[in-house]
Amino acid sequence: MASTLPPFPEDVPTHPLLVVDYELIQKGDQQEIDKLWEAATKLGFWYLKNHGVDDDVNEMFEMGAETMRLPLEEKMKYEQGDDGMSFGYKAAGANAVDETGQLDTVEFINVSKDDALAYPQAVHRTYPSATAARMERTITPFVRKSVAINNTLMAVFNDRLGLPAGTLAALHTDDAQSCSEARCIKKPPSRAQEPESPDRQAIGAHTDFGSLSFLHNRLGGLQVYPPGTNQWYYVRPIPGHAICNVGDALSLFSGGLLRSNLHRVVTPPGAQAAHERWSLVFFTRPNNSAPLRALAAASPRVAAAVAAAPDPATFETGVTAREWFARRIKNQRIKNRTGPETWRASRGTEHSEQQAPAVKAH
Ligand SMILES: O=C(O)CCC(=O)C(=O)O
Ligand SMILES: [Fe+2]
Repeated sequence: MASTLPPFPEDVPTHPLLVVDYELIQKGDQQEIDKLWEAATKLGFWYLKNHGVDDDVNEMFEMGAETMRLPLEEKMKYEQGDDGMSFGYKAAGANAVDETGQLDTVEFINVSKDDALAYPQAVHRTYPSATAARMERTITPFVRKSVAINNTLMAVFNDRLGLPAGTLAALHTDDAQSCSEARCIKKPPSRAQEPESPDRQAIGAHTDFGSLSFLHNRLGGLQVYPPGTNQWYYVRPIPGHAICNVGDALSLFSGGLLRSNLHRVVTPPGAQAAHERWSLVFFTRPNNSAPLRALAAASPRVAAAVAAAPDPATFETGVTAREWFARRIKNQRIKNRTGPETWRASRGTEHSEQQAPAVKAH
């Protein structure tokens, strides 16, 4: 697949990410841990190499293609619905991408971690035939490996945040239900007869809802809005390099020390626009019942960060991880839209002062 795709263009604004070597992180290499910490606190995005899941990722893309080839009517039987559940199928155009209610252009299949690990038992729901057929062979192994990688990174953050050993791990366990999921995303090509504008949002500007995201893409289109800038920059896809980022939940737990950065997906740049774009994410999210608040009582470092924040109250959300997630999912759904207030009600940590200009720009 990759060999037939046009290269990522050289003439578009691109933001470099630090490259973290997963093998060195596993060995406890101090320099690599410092690099991971720098990436997670300054931008909240980094490349991860030597993660060992490339073959699983290719198989997940096959699973995604098999699923998306099913008739729309069949896929719609497994639709995620309008009540704030994410698991299942999402059709293109089911979500807004901004406050004007412009529609998204991607379809995706979300498979719950709990369902993948308990298969053939359905913890949350069942899936389209082509998805279910790949569960044991493809999805469950990918989910297990992704969970292990995100847990390893989380243990580094736990330590650097000065939290007692196992604090973050206890909020992200396999025996409690969560909104953790694997997502395979397809964006159709921009057609020559009706070319999309290069900044048409396929997925609207957002911060991720959970703790850690482990992303794999082949074509450009992902953009970040780096702190201290006032424009969007592409993230260049690099073969064998996953893109990792911090989400709202981990940012809140850390009192804002770890950064959940704004990002979006637009039309792939240049000649890449004419191609189907596939991406795959594993999202680690906290246990459903975890209260979403800074872990200040467990760490003086987190407590100091909260005390120094312009508005310490933002770190006391008053809701559980599940409630945070359901609110965001539900208010993105175009069927639930009453006006710009619905989009605003879907926002997470984007409202923080640094990120506000980007939200206004789009
Ligand atoms: O497709 C991508 O490159 C990013 C997807 C993304 O940001 C998401 O699904 O949250
Ligand atoms: Fe995202």
